[in-house]
Amino acid sequence: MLKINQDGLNNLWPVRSNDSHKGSYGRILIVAGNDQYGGAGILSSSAAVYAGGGLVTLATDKTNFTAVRSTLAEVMLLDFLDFDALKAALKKSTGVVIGPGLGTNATSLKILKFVLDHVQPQTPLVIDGSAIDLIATHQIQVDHPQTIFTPHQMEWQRLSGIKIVDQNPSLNQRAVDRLKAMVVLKHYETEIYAPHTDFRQIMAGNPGMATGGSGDALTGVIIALVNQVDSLALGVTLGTFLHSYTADQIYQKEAVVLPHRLIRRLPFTLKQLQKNKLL
Ligand SMILES: NC(=O)C1=CN([C@@H]2O[C@H](COP(=O)(O)OP(=O)(O)OC[C@H]3O[C@@H](n4cnc5c(N)ncnc54)[C@H](OP(=O)(O)O)[C@@H]3O)[C@@H](O)[C@H]2O)[C@@H](O)CC1
Ligand SMILES: Nc1ncnc2c1ncn2[C@@H]1O[C@H](COP(=O)(O)OP(=O)(O)O)[C@@H](O)[C@H]1O
Ligand SMILES: [Mg+2]
Repeated sequence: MLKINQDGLNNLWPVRSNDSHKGSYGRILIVAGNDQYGGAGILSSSAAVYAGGGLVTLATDKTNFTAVRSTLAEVMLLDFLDFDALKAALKKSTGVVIGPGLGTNATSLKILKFVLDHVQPQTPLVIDGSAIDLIATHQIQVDHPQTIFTPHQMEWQRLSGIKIVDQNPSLNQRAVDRLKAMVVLKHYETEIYAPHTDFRQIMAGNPGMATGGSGDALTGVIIALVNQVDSLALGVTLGTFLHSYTADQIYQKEAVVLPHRLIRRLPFTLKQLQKNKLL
């Protein structure tokens, strides 16, 4: 097991070059938020924007459009039932998130299957929340080579078949090898697994994060960081650490880490972590 702390990541934070432009930091598509869980789409897409994603599009239920526009002018919008537009967006995306607040009904399943069928093979794909539940329930085989699952313990139980009480690194690793995908297993000191590789443990995070929406925000942070470095494993590690580290800063002064406050703080902590690199 490799413990991940601030010192270990010091030289690895992405720094923007003078001749870069928005396209240099990813075309990110977030497919999230049905009519009940619109907030999940807002949290995921705003986290992607605040963590430095270059161009972020949210494909969501149409009922969420006004709320998204009034909270987050930087995000572009798509109706997640407009499959022509979704197909075009998937074609040009350099990072995709599917699942936060997607729901688990027949429409949610149709959208998930469409995304799995049309995402480009080279594009990193974060699968979270409802999408994990749908994959487990309907026993969907995910063959996408650049997949990152981000389950909490119950979602991991559904996906892997390992009961929460039985979850341990050796059983988790075996399930990850079978899945052939990265897994960010979320809890206190979150673990990051990749097939046939020693797992990493994030030495940051706190119980102030135990509030609805923290994991939705994580998906956006991960996909944004994956779009700012060359390696998938490094991007996932940096994103997961940045999320928990930012939460720890807030928790020093506030008893609850509200996800939207964590998100607003991301550019500040990212700058702090970059500065260590430049020292
Ligand atoms: N603002 C929004 O729009 C929000 C939208 N959201 C979206 O809602 C969708 C459903 O996601 P979900 O996580 O709320 O529900 P589900 O997958 O059924 O899990 C809960 C069950 O698992 C159990 N459990 C055991 N261990 C656990 C653990 N470590 N962490 C968590 N749970 C654990 C837990 O046990 P209990 O609480 O009963 O003790 C309970 O029985 C999903 O798409 C998500 O993105 C949310 O993000 C909220 C904000
Ligand atoms: N007690 C805790 N200590 C540290 N981190 C926690 C704790 N409880 C929750 N978290 C973090 O909060 C997030 C919760 O994710 P998730 O359950 O998917 O939330 P949601 O679906 O409501 O957005 C994860 O990043 C997890 O690591
Ligand atoms: Mg979640």
